Amino acid sequence: MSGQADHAGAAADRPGHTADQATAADPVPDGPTAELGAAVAEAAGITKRFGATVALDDVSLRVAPGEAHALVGRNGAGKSTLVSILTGLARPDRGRISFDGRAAPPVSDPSAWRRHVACVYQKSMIIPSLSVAENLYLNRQDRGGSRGPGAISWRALRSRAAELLETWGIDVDPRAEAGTLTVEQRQTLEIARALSFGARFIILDEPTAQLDGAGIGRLFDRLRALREAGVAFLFISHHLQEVYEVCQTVTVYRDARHVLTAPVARLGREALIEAMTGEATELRQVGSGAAPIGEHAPETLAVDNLSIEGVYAEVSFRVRAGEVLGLAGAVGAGATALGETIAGLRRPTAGTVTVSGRPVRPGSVPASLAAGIGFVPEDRHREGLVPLRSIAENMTLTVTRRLGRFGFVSGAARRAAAVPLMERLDVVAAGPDQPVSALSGGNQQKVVMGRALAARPRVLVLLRPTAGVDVKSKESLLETVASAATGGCAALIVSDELDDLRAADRVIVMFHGRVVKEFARGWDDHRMVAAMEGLSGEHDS
Ligand SMILES: Nc1ncnc2c1ncn2[C@@H]1O[C@H](COP(=O)(O)OP(=O)(O)OP(=O)(O)O)[C@@H](O)[C@H]1O
Repeated sequence: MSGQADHAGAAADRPGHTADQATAADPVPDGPTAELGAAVAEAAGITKRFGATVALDDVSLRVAPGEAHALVGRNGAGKSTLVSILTGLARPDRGRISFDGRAAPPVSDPSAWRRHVACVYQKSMIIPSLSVAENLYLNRQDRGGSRGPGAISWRALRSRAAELLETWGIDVDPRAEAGTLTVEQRQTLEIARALSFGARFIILDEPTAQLDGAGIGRLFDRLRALREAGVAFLFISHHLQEVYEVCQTVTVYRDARHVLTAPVARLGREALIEAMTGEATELRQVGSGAAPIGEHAPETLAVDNLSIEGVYAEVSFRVRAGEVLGLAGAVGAGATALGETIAGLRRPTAGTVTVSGRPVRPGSVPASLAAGIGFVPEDRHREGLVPLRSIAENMTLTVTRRLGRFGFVSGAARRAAAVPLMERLDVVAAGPDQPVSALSGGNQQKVVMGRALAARPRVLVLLRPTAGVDVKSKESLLETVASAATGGCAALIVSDELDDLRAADRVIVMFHGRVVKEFARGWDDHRMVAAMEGLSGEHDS
């Protein structure tokens, strides 16, 4: 579960648009949830254990028809576990699920579940090589025409798909290959697919994570329109502002337990954070009050005229020891590709990367590592972790030479190295020996961060490091970056999240593959967002 810069740090950052205004405009039911009729989906008294871990402890959730209901909680609170149970992917140890007042189908009958509920995950569930129409009516072709079972009428399939897309106002060509769709179109297709099965309850798991500001605005408009047509949503996000913008009701889980359900309009942001964390703490602004970087601090990272043809061009900058540089850019601006180039994941077509005066061999992750570059990748599943290995093993993967002799490292040495990092990063786990596959998404991200720090890098490159991380853990993660910098590291945070960028001493902004602007600490949110969207004037820095 993750997030995005966005939409100007969500609604509150848009001119004249605040959280209160966003919700005050929406009708709010009187009770915790609207009591009219049967709930479209209800979880009652659900308990789920994984070995010794209690993932859900007697929790409940009730979603009314046409309601957008937020489920929030810190990393490891149990949200994904509830989603698995609500979608029939996992069986609870205790408790019951019902849809429209009737008991849910048996877990062994997935097509019956599809008629009630669907989850749009961050990872696409569509098949890229098939057309939109085929994805919509996959495995149901016999219903597309009148030629009897087995015979596929392609024309009927396409026209059924076109009709469905039109009914829901979805502007996608049914003949298009699904792999060519944008993230936004793909999500819309998945929603359409759920509706085509008859489901009127859709779970959205961090749906804004890979969308830019305009895409988020359109998604929210679509959700409002679908709600008016009676579709209900369970909305899972670590971006609390989004909860205020689109949801009527919010449920908070903490440590596997239900803490509260309330109308969003009656629960202030501080009360919401308190419910999530269990303590009345104000979130601090990481980086504010940081001392300016000394002019004489050595330039640890030098990037000169770096280019990948067609992706980004002629980027040059320096990062001093002790400095945190933000590299901002919306999806497709080239900022992520630039970060990946510095980490050795991509080979530049021109230009150089130098660490402490020494050129780094381009296009090689081992060469970047050897040069002292630590990396926190964007996709922790693809590039980050070995899922079946323990937290301690994952955190110490790149430092075996330092921890042991001749490549042998004892479990005790790995644990001794990992435990302080786990504490520093606030990892919620049974212990350092737990496999990372058993961790919640946000806690996996913290392990990736720990692995980068374990190598004691001279340069730290982080791609959207707080994606999927809860509001409180975000603070500790960014503080860890700041303290690595205080320890002499040069850090580069590549992100479109304003909170991430605020932790930086200065921010350079990319748009369409070029550096377009630089901001010193203390920048204005609107100007930063405008620069990321390519709208910045020359005079306003
Ligand atoms: N397959 C599993 N084996 C063991 N423990 C698990 C497994 N899946 C989840 N857990 C544990 O259950 C708890 C709840 O995890 P869950 O993924 O539901 O949290 P979450 O609220 O979705 O967190 P996040 O915001 O980080 O995604 C965590 O302590 C997690 O480690």
